[in-house]
Amino acid sequence: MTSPLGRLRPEHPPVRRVGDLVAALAPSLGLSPASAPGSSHPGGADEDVAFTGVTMSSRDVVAGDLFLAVPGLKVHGARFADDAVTAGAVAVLTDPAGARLVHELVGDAVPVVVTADVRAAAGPVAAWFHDEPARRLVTVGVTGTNGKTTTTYFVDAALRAHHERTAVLGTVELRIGDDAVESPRTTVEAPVLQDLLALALERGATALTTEVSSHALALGRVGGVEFDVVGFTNLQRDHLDFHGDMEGYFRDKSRLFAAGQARRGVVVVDDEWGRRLAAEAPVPVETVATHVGAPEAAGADWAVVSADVGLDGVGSRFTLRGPDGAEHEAASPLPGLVNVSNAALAVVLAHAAGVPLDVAVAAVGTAHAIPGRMERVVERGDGWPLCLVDYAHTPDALELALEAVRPITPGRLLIVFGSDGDRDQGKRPIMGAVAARLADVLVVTDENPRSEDPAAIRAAILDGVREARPDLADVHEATSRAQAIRDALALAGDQDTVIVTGKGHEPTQEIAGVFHRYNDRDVFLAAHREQDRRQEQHA
Ligand SMILES: CC(=O)N[C@H]1[C@@H](OP(=O)(O)OP(=O)(O)OC[C@H]2O[C@@H](n3ccc(=O)[nH]c3=O)[C@H](O)[C@@H]2O)O[C@H](CO)[C@@H](O)[C@@H]1O[C@H](C)C(=O)N[C@@H](C)C(=O)N[C@H](CCC(=O)O)C(=O)O
Ligand SMILES: Nc1ncnc2c1ncn2[C@@H]1O[C@H](COP(=O)(O)OP(=O)(O)OP(=O)(O)O)[C@@H](O)[C@H]1O
Repeated sequence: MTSPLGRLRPEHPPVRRVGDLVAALAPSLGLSPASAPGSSHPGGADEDVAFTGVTMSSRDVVAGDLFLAVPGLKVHGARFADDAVTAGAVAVLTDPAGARLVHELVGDAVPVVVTADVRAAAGPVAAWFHDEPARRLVTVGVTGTNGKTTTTYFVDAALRAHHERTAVLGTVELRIGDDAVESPRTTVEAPVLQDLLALALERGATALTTEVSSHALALGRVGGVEFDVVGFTNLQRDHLDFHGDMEGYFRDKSRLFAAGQARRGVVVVDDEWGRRLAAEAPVPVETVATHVGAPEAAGADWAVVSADVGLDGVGSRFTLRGPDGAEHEAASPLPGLVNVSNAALAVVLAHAAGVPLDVAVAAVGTAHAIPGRMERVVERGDGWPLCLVDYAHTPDALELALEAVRPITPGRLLIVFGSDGDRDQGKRPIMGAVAARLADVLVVTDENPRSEDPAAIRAAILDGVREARPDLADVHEATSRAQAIRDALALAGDQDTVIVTGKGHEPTQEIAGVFHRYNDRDVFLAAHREQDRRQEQHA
């Protein structure tokens, strides 16, 4: 289980002098001390100030920190210099504009160091502070529009089979060994990432896998890490508000394959973007083709040459041909063709990161459940349907998820779902139509309504449901998500499957600006425990 969000820092942080930071990084980052006009600090005193942590947010400052004041998209972080100093920051690194703001707010209370691009400096500065922790771990980074989380967990399973202790970071959680906290986002800011690398080392981990989002690459969050191996899953339309167009999105994703950011790469070449990345990447790349019989398989280093999807009722079996022509019998523990693709990529990534091929194949094929990704919460039997939680929250992902579950469902397929408030409104009826076409029984409910009227979101979904199923047969509506799950369970028998989609691992539900503790998995488990109790009472 994860514990609520907290910032993990090493227990024994180093103590560094501001003067040493400037001396070490002036050549590469152009750091220089900024003296406030009329400063009472002689340079020497500033240089001797010691810091014991690095942070990019005044809200995360602990006493002794160096505060990195970054010009943001909305506001300059230097505007929070007074908050940072009040919280105990002992020095500030910023750009010239930030230095002027810091001076206005706190005068010469703390030494200020300047550099032209603070975001670009954040990773290298935090890495220097922790004495380059990434160099002492095997590191794997995974990017792409879909499949990052799944692939990182598969890679971690393979690394765990070869290393005593590992860490895995991403959308679901920040996990070192068996300890985990909730993750604030897919890829944490550079100082947090460097803290986690240092903490992983402190706790005896020797390998770390992280998801790397396109935002992280555009905003320098993985600066200061040269990954041993990086992987690319696919590129589909997403996040164009941030990256401008597909070309910009591709350019940002490609940064992970730059010299200095990675030593080598593994690229799935099923789509045109993967093929282009493989051709253009500055670092050496191995290619993986995962669509059986597709033309790109012939030229790829690795190829899935046959796949039995979902035939054993759980995941899939597939054959992976290696660069030497040898064929390896492999498996994906999760259903659906997309997970054959994720498993094949993970095997090749783990092998490139030093795990023997047979060990990687066996470990990926038997990887444990990934929180909220086709997670089997309750198995079929004793009157209970198979109960699954999945994160699908787009029409395409919903379609893939329902298609993957159908072959493992002897009876009826029941879905509990909704759609997010304050996000893409156009997808609501489309998701309703997909569910009506591919599931037998629908319970439409709320996801994260945020500031919107939940009833209006459900109505938009039901408009789409009506297109595919005008009589609304076997379509139900429930205002509480927990009640929706209980309603579905009441309708289901042990040949049926109940899948709850959209929230996956999420530990909260956001309603009208308030985050309520809520998790789909917990509702299934509570209902299951309740039935056990009732059976015991009757026994
Ligand atoms: C678009 C984007 O990524 N924005 C990130 C960016 O925000 P920003 O430039 O707007 O920052 P800002 O609000 O102007 O603040 C400037 C600086 O002041 C600091 N500050 C601000 C307030 C305060 O009280 N004290 C303080 O020190 C901030 O920490 C920041 O360093 O820098 C901030 C921290 O420096 C990030 O928290 C913020 O991520 C926001 C929260 C976010 O939602 N990002 C999402 C889009 C994101 O990164 N998503 C990807 C996954 C995408 C996917 O694949 O689904 C991810 O990796 O999670
Ligand atoms: N290789 C893939 N290709 C296309 N779709 C995929 C692939 N792998 C997973 N998916 C779909 O995408 C959804 C999210 O999967 P996953 O969490 O692994 O991706 P992600 O890249 O980490 O996305 P996010 O950043 O939103 O968590 C799943 O519900 C699944 O249906």
